[in-house]
Amino acid sequence: MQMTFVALTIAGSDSGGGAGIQADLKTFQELGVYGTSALTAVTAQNTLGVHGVYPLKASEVEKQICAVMDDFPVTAIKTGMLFSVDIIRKVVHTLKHYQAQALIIDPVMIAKGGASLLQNEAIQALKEELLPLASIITPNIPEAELLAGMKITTAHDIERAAEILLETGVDAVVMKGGHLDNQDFAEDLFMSSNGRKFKLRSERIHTKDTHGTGCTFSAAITASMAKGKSMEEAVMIAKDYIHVAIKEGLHLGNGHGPTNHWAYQSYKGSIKEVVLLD
Ligand SMILES: Nc1ncnc2c1ncn2[C@@H]1O[C@H](COP(=O)(O)OP(=O)(O)O)[C@@H](O)[C@H]1O
Ligand SMILES: Cc1ncc(COP(=O)(O)OP(=O)(O)O)c(N)n1
Repeated sequence: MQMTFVALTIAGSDSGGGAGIQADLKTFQELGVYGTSALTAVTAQNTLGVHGVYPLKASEVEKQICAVMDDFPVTAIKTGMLFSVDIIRKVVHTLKHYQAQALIIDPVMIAKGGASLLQNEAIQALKEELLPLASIITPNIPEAELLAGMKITTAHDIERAAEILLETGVDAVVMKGGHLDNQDFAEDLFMSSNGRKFKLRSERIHTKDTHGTGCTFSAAITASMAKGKSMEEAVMIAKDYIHVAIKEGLHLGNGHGPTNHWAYQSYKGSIKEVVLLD
């Protein structure tokens, strides 16, 4: 009998379906993993922006996590939008109880349109209480700046910020390069506490349809880790997955459209635009 792998995402809902819980579940499904979820907040959102944020009570988030963890053989957990100190503390408490095999933290803070998805006072709790539990964290550049407490402009800054983040106790950091001002490449840096370091470079796709790229990338890492892949393999697969999802964009909506979550399975060419740089 074929084994069914299960992942859990703890994140916010994006009514437009490009980011958040919806992106995570689509990505899990496409990578052959059964997806479960615990909602932290509902957002009224489309490709033009976030029009409303409605957080759940921390106890309601806890109930969902327990309902999933008490019944399903979850092998990897991802967190996305956590919104408040209360929710972060409850998630930390609950995750410590269940001792996740693999925990992937996407430290979601601000949506591309500028809407706040994490309250300012929650940044410290995220850093000090949640990050130490993580297998991998996947900050984009603005998130890494806030967490590491430094401005990032050069390749040296990126490495220094990754080193600072490793000091929080995480096993590995992926510094996502989507926000860097490089017209040719989108380059991510992987660094782990056991000294492994590499970059994944892909051709930069010139499109406005990049809504949910971060959620989709970290969900792809989570799916592979749920299947038992190493952190390094999972990150490489995720880079291929997000590259193809952006490249084969669906061009939906009037703003920043979603990526194409189903492109990876049917992509016929080899994904040679993504290269590993040691
Ligand atoms: N225009 C692009 N072309 C190719 N890859 C991209 C592009 N924008 C982002 N990526 C990739 O998508 C992933 C998510 O990165 P990023 O956009 O920085 O995250 P976030 O959505 O959290 O801000 C990374 O692997 C990054 O390199
Ligand atoms: C509900 C929800 N969660 C997370 C995000 C942020 O998603 P991200 O992948 O960082 O993409 P952008 O919003 O920056 O395009 C979100 N928007 N909504």
